[in-house]
Amino acid sequence: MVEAKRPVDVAVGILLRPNGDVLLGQRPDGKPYAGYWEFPGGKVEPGEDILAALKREFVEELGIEVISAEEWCGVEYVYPHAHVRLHFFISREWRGEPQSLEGQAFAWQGQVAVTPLLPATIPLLEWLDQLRYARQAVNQSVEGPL
Ligand SMILES: Nc1nc2c([nH]c(=O)n2[C@H]2C[C@H](O)[C@@H](COP(=O)(O)OP(=O)(O)OP(=O)(O)O)O2)c(=O)[nH]1
Repeated sequence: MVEAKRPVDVAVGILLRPNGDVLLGQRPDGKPYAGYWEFPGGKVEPGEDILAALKREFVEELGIEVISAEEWCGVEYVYPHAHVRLHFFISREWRGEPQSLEGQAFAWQGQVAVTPLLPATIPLLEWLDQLRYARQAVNQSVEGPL
């Protein structure tokens, strides 16, 4: 039987470019689910604010300064190695280009085609598409011919 563990808060960031591309990273060797793709982020430290954790992880992993981010949705998931409470943020405003500071691969994706993805992150892609398509539909109705 899998031992019940207390949930661990994780701050996760989706960098969203104006063209709709999002940044994914590949989990490096030595971590559970090594080789799986995820949105960048990591565990919140005890007493740490979740947005502060997000900003810290982006500096540590990618050398990126997140200027602003809005909390978008939360997902709980029980893995064999941990019970996680994921806090997904969307950021459209950051400074710097991603660098592979922990030896991980990363990729900007429109339709996300990298596989495999962490199981808890898979449903997010459909929600993200709805967000992006809804935005395009609004733009079309505003900018399209009358
Ligand atoms: N960053 C990130 N983590 C995710 C996603 N989806 C998902 O299930 N997780 C899970 C995997 C891990 O169990 C947990 C993140 O913990 P981690 O081990 O990567 O965090 P960390 O970088 O702080 O790791 P460490 O200091 O313990 O090495 O959240 C996602 O999209 N992004």
